[in-house]
Amino acid sequence: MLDSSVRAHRKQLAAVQAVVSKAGSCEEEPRPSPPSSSAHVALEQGSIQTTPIGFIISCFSVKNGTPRQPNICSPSRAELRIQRSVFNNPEHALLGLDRYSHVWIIFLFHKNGHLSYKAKVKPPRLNGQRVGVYSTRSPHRPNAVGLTLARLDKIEGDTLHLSDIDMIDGTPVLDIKPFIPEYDSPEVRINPNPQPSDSQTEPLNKETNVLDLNEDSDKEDDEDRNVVGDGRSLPSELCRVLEEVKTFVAQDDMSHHDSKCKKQVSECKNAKRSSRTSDNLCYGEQDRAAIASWIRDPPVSCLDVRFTPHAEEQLAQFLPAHLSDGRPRFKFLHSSDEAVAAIRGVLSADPRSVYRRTRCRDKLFFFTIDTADITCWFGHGFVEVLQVRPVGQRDVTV
Ligand SMILES: C[S@@+](CC[C@H](N)C(=O)[O-])C[C@H]1O[C@@H](n2cnc3c(N)ncnc32)[C@H](O)[C@@H]1O
Repeated sequence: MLDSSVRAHRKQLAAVQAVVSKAGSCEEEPRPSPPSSSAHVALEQGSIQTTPIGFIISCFSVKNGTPRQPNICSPSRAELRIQRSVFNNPEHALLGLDRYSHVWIIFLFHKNGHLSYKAKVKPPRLNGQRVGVYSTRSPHRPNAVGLTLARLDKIEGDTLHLSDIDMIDGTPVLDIKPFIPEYDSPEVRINPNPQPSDSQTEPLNKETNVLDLNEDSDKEDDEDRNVVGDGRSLPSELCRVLEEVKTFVAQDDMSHHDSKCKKQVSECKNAKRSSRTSDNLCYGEQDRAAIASWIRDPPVSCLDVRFTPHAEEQLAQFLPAHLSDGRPRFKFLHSSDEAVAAIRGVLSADPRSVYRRTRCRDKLFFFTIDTADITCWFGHGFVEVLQVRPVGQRDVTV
């Protein structure tokens, strides 16, 4: 019964499409290729001229002391303003992004200092051991492209407010994409319907009642859709019928597709189970993403972070951004407690390079967070904050 009804609708669809193709099409026609330009050729060859869509305004001004990954220091904040030279109305480009809690930020390591790169690198967490550059997140790589999963706190007009970041001030941003666990996380991809107790997807839904269908569809505004190739409007009744029929057929296709997909996923899972051995998995079971063991168990240990009473007093002097009474003010951090948490996050992960760790063990370590210059020193298994001064007022004789 269902099959014959679908067949009838398909016939109707074909008939409507035949009419439409005479008048033009409801779908946007692929545009003819423009005459070959050098930019076009460059794109085809994979060597494009990039244009930053904006620049990061970050609470970290220099590389030293900037978290190595975004999860190290959650109060790390930044703003990203979309350039009007890229979009006349940046707000339009951001429409709908506020439904997501996290975004991928694709950026350039513009302060690498040099453009050289090596096939093998020594990640600081591996304390001098070499691994292939592509098994790391090293900034020194052939195209100097960085990828950070940031928390999207809010969008105000043309500006994104981000936290959990590891980018320095002035970082040129090439692209933003929403983080979609169903696409981006193997765990969720394999197990798309986790139990309610599964905490991974629950907090990510900013609007749990919104069904995110057609993520990739290129549908434009209604007025765009109902326009034929040469710009003439289609009779609205014809378009309505066509849409109805398409929806019906798509729904039916979707339910077939859905069950086919589920079957494929389960076959794929089983195939993976039988092909993977514990030898090539460093972590986790079959449904979990495998990662190199040194990511979770690095040969360098976490450090205990201490503050001298003097440093604590200095830090307590700082006011949050919205207050002002002549004392130093933070721009991004909301309180001195948050500053303590941020400093702890940065330092406990031992931000020193391997060279510094081994060759300059006794030297003072300086870094900047928000509007505070921090001075500290490292001992065995701990790091102590000695001084917290407003930017530019550091006393280097501590
Ligand atoms: C190890 S990278 C990881 C970045 C990103 N999460 C990734 O995986 O591509 C993070 C480090 O890059 C450095 N960094 C951040 N922004 C930079 C920039 N614009 N230019 C050069 N280095 C930068 C900082 O020292 C930071 O600790």
